[in-house]
Amino acid sequence: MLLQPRLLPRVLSISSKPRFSPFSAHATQITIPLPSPPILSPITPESDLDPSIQNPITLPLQKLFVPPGIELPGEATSASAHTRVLTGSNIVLGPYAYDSQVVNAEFVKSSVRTADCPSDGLPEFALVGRSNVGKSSLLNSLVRRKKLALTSKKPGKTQCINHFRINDKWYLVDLPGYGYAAAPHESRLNWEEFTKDYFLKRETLVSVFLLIDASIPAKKIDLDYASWLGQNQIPMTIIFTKCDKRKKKKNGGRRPEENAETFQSLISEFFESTPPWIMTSSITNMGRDEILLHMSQLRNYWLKH
Ligand SMILES: Nc1nc2c(ncn2[C@@H]2O[C@H](COP(=O)(O)OP(=O)(O)OP(=O)(O)O)[C@@H](O)[C@H]2O)c(=O)[nH]1
Ligand SMILES: [Mg+2]
Repeated sequence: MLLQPRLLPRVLSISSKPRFSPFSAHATQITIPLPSPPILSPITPESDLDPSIQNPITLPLQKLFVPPGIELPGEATSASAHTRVLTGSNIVLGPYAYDSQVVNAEFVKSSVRTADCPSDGLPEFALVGRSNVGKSSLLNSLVRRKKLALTSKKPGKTQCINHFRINDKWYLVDLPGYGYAAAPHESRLNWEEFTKDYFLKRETLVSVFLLIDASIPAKKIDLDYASWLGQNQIPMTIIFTKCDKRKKKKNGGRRPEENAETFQSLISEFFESTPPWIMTSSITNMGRDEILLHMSQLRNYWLKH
């Protein structure tokens, strides 16, 4: 397959608007930046935002995701007290994390082809995942609206590429789910065609958010999907959904944290460095502020580079 120039690694330097890639940077040795004073000053209005930020760090350094815009000071090997990690995630908060609040959100259009998507050049994030994993519910949780995106207990509710404009500045994109067993063979193939075309061609796609149901064990189709995104160097964040669902241990159920950990270790071979991940629930709104802060730092970096 021919890769679009913008998706090739930056070292080839033919990319028109290079996306930040979580797969290329700091591959084998993650060294944590040691900016001082604290990373959040002075450009971060949300710096007092607190519950979203955890300190001190509880994850091994090599499992953290270091966002764009942080200078790595050579051989530094340890995190400082100033390194801030978003709660329930492996994401270090950097200097581009600002302007994360959603003030207004509106549905703009449904498209069935990449070419039909909005052409105003605003940056966007796409929510993708198995049917019923909770993409539309997460979108509603992020914008604090109950029914902006339509949800359903029945898989297959979302059928098009749906653009929602946030604060007139950026888009959240709700996509149809994959892996819906009851869907006709032909429509499953179409799904592959049009969403993969969207991922490969959409110039303004800052990052894909791959939703994984943490209330159940890893599914092959999700692993395949993560692998495809990795191979195609499409920036990706893993959103573990339904973390409010806790199966009883005595029934053989595993906790969301355990399922998430297994999923991460299964996909680790697809990526040079650990992709960012966040634990969420659209019922309790766990992870909502964290996702918005993470999106803001990816988006603000993208806009300035
Ligand atoms: N317990 C729990 N249920 C959730 C959560 N998120 C979504 N659900 C439920 O899961 C079902 C599917 O949610 P949707 O948001 O429609 O899923 P989707 O991924 O958009 O589905 P498709 O559009 O069919 O691909 C609904 O019954 C939701 O109420 C969550 O965080 N926790
Ligand atoms: Mg949906």
